[in-house]
Amino acid sequence: MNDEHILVVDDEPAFCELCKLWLVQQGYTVSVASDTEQARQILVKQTIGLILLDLALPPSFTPEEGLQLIPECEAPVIVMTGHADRELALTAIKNGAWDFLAKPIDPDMLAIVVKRALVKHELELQLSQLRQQLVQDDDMGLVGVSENIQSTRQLISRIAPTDVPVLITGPSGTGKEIIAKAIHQHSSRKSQSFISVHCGAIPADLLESELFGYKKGAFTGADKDRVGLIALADNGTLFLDEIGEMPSAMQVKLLRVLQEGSFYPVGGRDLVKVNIRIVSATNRDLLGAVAAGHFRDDLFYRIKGITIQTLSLLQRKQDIPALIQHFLLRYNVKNQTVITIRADAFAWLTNNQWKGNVRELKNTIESLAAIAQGQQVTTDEISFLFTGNETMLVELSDESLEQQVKQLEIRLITAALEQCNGNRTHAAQKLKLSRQGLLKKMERYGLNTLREQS
Ligand SMILES: Nc1ncnc2c1ncn2[C@@H]1O[C@H](COP(=O)(O)OP(=O)(O)OP(=O)(O)O)[C@@H](O)[C@H]1O
Repeated sequence: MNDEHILVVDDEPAFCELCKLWLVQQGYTVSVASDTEQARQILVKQTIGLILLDLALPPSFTPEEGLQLIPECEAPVIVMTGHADRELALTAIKNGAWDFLAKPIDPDMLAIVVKRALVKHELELQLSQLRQQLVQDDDMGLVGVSENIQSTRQLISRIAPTDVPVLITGPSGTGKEIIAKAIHQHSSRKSQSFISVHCGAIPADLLESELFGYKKGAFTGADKDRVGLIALADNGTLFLDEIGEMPSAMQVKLLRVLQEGSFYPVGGRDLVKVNIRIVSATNRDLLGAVAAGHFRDDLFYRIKGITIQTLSLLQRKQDIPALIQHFLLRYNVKNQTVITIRADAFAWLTNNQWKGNVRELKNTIESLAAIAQGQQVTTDEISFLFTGNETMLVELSDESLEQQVKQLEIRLITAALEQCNGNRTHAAQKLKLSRQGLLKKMERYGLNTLREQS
């Protein structure tokens, strides 16, 4: 059922009536205007979803009559004309028309063009609303509805304005860096730098000079002074990602900076004072590392401050639909597309076990949207990405579960009977049923006409 209201603007009453008939058959409500003045009056009074506009209208009967109306219309305009005139079509499109239909109008073509324009217009409206929502929502960049995400947001808004150190723990890809950035963004330090250091990715012998900087001549290759990451984070936030990977020698040096608020660059004699807020993250069991002697306990208690624990997606499956929508929206906004995800594909994505957590989900949505070629993501695209994966794609049908189970039982019973040449005792054995149980099912499903072969 189409519930849109369409306005047909044409000076030929017979054509208007015919067009109205075709559109009403498609389920639309239709109003008719014979000139632009009448059209304007209807547009003021009614909410019109689409306008079919003839260009050569009274009083002048020149195309300019219709062309002038196009920019005044909020709803999509499809221009119809007796002349399949390319120039006129281009002028109409330049004036803001959505599409062009040459008379005589083919009713099937009309139905397709109208439907396409309405769907596209609806999607554009949704997209602009979502764009606005993206700007307005202060979800701190942390999408999700779960208890864990909600309490994390609350905690961030309480602790961000303070200088308390924060330790974020949780599995890889669960948003630890986003949380660190949100803390910085909601603090009074937000206009200063947020410096991220991946402690595990920088070789141990380089970490010291990276963090503290160095003076010219401090070591071979130090041909000029270099400011370190700690100094760059002065008055801002230093995010120590994968802090559990920090070599023990560096742990001592970092502890000193945190305790004294100052340090010497490598090869330097002048003390550099800094005012930094420390946010650290790890996916390791840091307390366990302390107990095992791999991580200094004094540093641990210095950086621990307040601990935020992120959860794997498996532990908060209710966040998955919102995350899917969010990543798809971001993709659409960035690429100027209106890609959607079909319900069965959405269900599959929601139920999948995302072992790589939000990072994997995000990458998957972006890849699916890219291979959907501007259309809809279906289970085909999913199969394409997940080939070789033992995951089973289930096609959801409109029928009830009971009905589908019944059909599957019928198929299996028929197949077993065929394989056993209709011998019910053998078929029952194959299906691990009693003969009596099989006969009952056959009766229920009307299969008892299947003959037993001698
Ligand atoms: N709640 C969320 N809302 C929106 N995007 C998220 C959320 N959680 C994670 N992401 C996105 O998922 C990706 C991985 O997140 P992030 O890098 O913050 O994880 P991480 O826990 O720091 O991972 P790692 O331990 O591997 O460094 C990023 O692109 C991030 O934008």
